[in-house]
Amino acid sequence: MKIYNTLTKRKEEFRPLNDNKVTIYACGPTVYDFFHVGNARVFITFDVVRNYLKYRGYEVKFVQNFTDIDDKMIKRANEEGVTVKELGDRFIEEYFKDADALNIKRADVHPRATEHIQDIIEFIKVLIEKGYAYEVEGDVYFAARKFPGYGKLSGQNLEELEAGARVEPGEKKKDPVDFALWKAKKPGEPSWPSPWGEGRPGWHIECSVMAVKHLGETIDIHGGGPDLIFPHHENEVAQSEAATGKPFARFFMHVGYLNINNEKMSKSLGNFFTVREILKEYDPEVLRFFMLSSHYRSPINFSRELMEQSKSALERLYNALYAMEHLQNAAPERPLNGEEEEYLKKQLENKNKLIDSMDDDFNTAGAIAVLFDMIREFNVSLNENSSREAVRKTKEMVLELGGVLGFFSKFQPLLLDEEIERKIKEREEARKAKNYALADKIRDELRARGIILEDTPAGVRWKRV
Ligand SMILES: Nc1ncnc2c1ncn2[C@@H]1O[C@H](COP(=O)(O)OP(=O)(O)OP(=O)(O)O)[C@@H](O)[C@H]1O
Ligand SMILES: [Zn+2]
Repeated sequence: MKIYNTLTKRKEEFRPLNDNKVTIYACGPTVYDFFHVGNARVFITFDVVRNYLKYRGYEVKFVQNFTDIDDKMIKRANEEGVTVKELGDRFIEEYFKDADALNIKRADVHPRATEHIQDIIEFIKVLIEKGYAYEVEGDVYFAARKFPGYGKLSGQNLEELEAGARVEPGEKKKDPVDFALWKAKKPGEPSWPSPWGEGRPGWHIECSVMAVKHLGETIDIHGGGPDLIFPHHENEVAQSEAATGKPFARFFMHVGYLNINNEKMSKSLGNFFTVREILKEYDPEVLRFFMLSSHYRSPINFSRELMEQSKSALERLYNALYAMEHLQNAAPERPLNGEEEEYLKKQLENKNKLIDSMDDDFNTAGAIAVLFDMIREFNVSLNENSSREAVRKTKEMVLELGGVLGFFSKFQPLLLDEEIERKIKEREEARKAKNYALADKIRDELRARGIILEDTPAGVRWKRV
């Protein structure tokens, strides 16, 4: 399987460092607000990467951190009159609500920066001892020039970096390319005691420390959004490799930008939609489908039109699944005939095509196209006279492969006619009792299971999609 590696700027054959165990660290959110659709692209991408590696038989350990202390956290906490800890607790909880809704599975570890202060201090001490870091009046900086590989991830040399670097007011670094590992306390800021006085960690050091602590000195895959290549990941590489003397991450995966009107969706530009807002209007799987319809490295433009297209495409997939479910009940139980054997062989080829797409740097767009091929093949080949087994196998294949992409979480086995009639009666009673909320709920539940109700003058009729 091949993965595009930002370190080498090409697709490379991927093999884990240790047998079939894969370690992944993805940079998580700064928890000062709800996350937006641009952030969600990163979370959904790594969810699929992880699912797929597991599907291919790897044992995956996945870590995604929460940045719960930085300038943005402090500013927002002050604005809202809460502590930084309270703000972090609140938005971590909100993160999980949205992530759960989007069917993004929990990481094996979700470390918080503030719970690793002692580890961070120890790590900085090592960097100072090894001569890579220095203290100035309570701040500690990393001396970028001391690390020979500085710039290798973002592909810049020191002159270029120097031209782009600046010393912010209040910074006491000796060289503009250096960066802070520890920041001396300013009035009104949360702080922790350290050998350099009261202060707090810089952003980059958190991730180096939490990655090494939870996954080891060399990790297989490290990733995040495109804006993290420089300086965040460049600095992580420098710190980690300077401290351990080992390669930090073997593969760097960076997701493309999610844009809106061809501009990066971002909190600072104010052109963002939170996932929370979007989920008021769309099913979470529609958002996931929209994301996975493009390759994870291509920029994508978020628009209502594309969301609508995703909605109807996803509906087509669900409808096909319900059609299979229906046929499975109707079709006769008998051994496969020759034609059906041929048909299943073709479907198996489709499955392999899907795996090839995913093996090619997680080409989810290609994988989705194959799901539609499978459905087309089913539609032209099987009918109510086909063997039940042929239908069942197709359905199971589509469910399994779609499941790897995180789809079909709402698929439920077909309701029997009696169950449907019973639910319709319950709905009628709810309507008579003017409990319209319950009546609508029952109708929606049936809809989600592929049953459409029609209120006619002669009573309620129902049909399967
Ligand atoms: N428009 C976007 N497209 C793709 N990834 C993004 C986008 N915006 C942010 N990310 C990524 O989302 C992840 C979470 O980052 P974080 O919470 O720090 O975002 P943020 O800095 O608050 O967002 P913003 O850039 O909007 O201010 C990071 O990996 C970041 O690179
Ligand atoms: Zn990070």
